[in-house]
Amino acid sequence: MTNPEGIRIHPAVDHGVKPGTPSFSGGVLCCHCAADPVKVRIGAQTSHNHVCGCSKCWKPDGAIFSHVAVVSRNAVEILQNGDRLEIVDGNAAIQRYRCCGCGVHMFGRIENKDHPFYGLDFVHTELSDAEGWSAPEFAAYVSSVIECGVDPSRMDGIRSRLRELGLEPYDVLSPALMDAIATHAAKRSGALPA
Ligand SMILES: N[C@@H](CCC(=O)N[C@@H](CSCO)C(=O)NCC(=O)O)C(=O)O
Ligand SMILES: [Zn+2]
Ligand SMILES: [Zn+2]
Repeated sequence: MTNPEGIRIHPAVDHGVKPGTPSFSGGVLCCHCAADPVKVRIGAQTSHNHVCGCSKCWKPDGAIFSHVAVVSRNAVEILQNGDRLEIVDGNAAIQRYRCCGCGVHMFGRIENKDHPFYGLDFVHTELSDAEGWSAPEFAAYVSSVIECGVDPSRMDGIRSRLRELGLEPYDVLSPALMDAIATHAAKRSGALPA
C-alpha cells in the first residue's frame, strides 16, 4: 500500500482491514479512563461495520474517521460505571452515550420506533481487545470530514486512500443501507406493500 501523504483514516484500518470471524460472538467495550473504566458487554457479532466521517460519531485522536458498527440493542449490556454515562445530544436520532470522564462514546441508541434502524445500537468495537469483530465494509459520510475541519483540497487523497483500503467512499451510507432506508419509507407511505 502506498499512502504517500500519510493519511490517517483510523488506526483500526490504517495498516489494512482485518477480516472478521463469522463465529465471533461478542466482547466487552472499555472506555479510555485509566482507572475504573466504563464497561459495556456486546453479546453478539456486529454488522454493517464502516468508517464514518460525520461530525457526530466519536473518533480517536488523530483519526479522520470513526469506526462504527451496529448490533441489536438487546445485545448491549452496561457492566460497570453506567452512572458515568451521559447523552451527548438528546435531540439527535442516535442518542450517543459517552463517558463523562474521558469522552469516549460507549454506544448510540435510537429511541424513535419509526426510525429505519430502530432496534440497532451503534458501537465502536475498537474499544474491545477481543479479535474477530466484523470488518468495516465501506466509508460513510466522507464529504462530512470537511465539516470536522479537514481541508477540502485533501478529499481526492482521502478518497483514493479509502479505495486502496477497500473501503468504497460514499457521501451518505452504502447503497444497501440507502435502499433499506428507502424501502422502510416506501412501506410507511404505502408506495410499497407493508
Ligand atoms: N454532515 C453531518 C452528517 C451527520 C449524520 O447524518 N450522521 C449519520 C451517520 S452516523 C453513523 O454512520 C447519522 O445517521 N446521524 C444521526 C445522528 O447523529 O443522530 C455531520 O457531519 O454532522
Ligand atoms: Zn472513561
Ligand atoms: Zn457518523
